[in-house]
Amino acid sequence: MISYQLPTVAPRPALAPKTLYSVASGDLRLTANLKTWSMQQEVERRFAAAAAAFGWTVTRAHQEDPATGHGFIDSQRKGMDVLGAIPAEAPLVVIEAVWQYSHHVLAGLRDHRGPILLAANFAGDFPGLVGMANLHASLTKAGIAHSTIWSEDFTDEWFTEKLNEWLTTGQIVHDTSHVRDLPSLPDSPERELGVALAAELAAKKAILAVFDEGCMGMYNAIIDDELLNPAGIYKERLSQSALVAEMNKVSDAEAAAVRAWLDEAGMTFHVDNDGDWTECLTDEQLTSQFKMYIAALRIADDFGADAVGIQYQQGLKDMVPASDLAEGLLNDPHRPPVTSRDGARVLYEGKALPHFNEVDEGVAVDALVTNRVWTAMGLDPSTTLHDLRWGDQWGDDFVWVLEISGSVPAAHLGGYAHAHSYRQSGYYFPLGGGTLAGVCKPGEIVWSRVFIADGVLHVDLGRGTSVELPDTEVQRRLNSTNKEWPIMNAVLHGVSRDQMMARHKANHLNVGYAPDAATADAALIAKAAMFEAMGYRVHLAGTVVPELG
Ligand SMILES: C[C@H](O)[C@@H](O)[C@@H](O)C(=O)CO
Repeated sequence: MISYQLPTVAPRPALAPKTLYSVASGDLRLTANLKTWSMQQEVERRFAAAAAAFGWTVTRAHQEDPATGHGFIDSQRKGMDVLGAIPAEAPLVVIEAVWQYSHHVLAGLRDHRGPILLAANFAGDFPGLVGMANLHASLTKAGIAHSTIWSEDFTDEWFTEKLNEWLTTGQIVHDTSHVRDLPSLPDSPERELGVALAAELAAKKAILAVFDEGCMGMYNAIIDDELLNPAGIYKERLSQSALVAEMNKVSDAEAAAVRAWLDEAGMTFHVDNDGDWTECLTDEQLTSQFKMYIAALRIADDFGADAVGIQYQQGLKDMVPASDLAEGLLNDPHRPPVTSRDGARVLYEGKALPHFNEVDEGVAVDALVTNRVWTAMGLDPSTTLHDLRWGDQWGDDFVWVLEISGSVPAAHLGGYAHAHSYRQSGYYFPLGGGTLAGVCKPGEIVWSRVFIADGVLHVDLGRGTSVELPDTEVQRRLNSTNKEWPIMNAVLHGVSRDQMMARHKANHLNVGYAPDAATADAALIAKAAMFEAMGYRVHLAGTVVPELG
């Protein structure tokens, strides 16, 4: 009788009493992990001290790797090995003081049987809250039960009470009373518009051009075609190598024409061609970025795309300077003109070509809907995502720092004369390239997030105000985060800091401006009606349109 060498699976270790295990997911980039490791250790020390106060011991499931010099889980394989070697029933905490890749720990968390807690520092510089927000969204998509907690220093009363709740019950119930399902919409021109736009989308379809799907482990940001297609949205999967090939066909003269247009429009490029290019922005980096802008439009035109997303991190970052400048230009209808290769047509003339940063497909759908609603309402459709990056009290308000990692449409800054381009940081962007940055103008906004939960598509919609703060305060906020990136200081109506942290299903949120509060309210209704007619579960978050309750 034949017998085979059967593989054996090592038994998991036994769980000691009053012991919880901790892991830390990190970046793929060694430079980023080395820059943030000491803060990570400090945050872990503070968390362990808080748990010890309740008589619990935190056992770190993986140690600093002498080969790398840091203690992050920096690959999916490592995550599987680490999480496969701890007691399956252990209370497990994922502690984050950094931006991290959720797929590094997703597999291990999917198999874990014990209670899972995601814990993050609420800090501007090393944004654990951003990393945790993505893991929260990715676990929600995967249907993996977990709790979340955050704190500036892990000693505040709110944090301590919530930690105790988790240690004693295995879960934390947060206040998300600011969220409710969209009530039935009364007839209105806005409802009619939303329904009609959804019908048009279903009939004529729309194409999202994705240059290499999936970015930095953001599992939540990949939406299965079977969820997207029913409303009429289809993906065109393209390759970043094709983008580079097209960039290589763009002439220096064409790139120079883009630069000349931006110079004429008053944009400021903080260039130092004599400095060290690994730290300074150069004209050569900018030329490459303008070629990417032109190439992206030409390929999008080839495929009849309605929106485009460039993964950039991680494949393209070792090939060409950052994609951010091209992204910010594409998101604004007022931008340097680009012709077809034969010069016969101006591509997407007078229109924005919505770009979804980091190929976040939740943002793609949202930007497409915003573009169509705002355009139909005669509003400037310039839109963008931002990281829900950080925030702080200002007077009676909690004012968020919304800060995408690179670029916004110049319209959000009040025009190109207010736009600045700084070199992207070396530890994240080795080949450099400029941002499209500045301080977002004050004004009324509609914010939103498309996400997957329970296997279906949802959207949270809210209203907010981008507020003007004194220069000193704005600079403090930039110095506390990334001063090379654009910043929006925003109050989200009727949502507290902790309610937003508890509910928001992503590191990103979408924003669109409106000229006044009434128009913003109307745009929100039209957007809600369109999403509802597209079959999405629509939720209102915070104080929105009075008549909608
Ligand atoms: C440069 C970094 O990787 C950023 O891209 C990252 O922190 C994010 O923006 C996450 O949303």
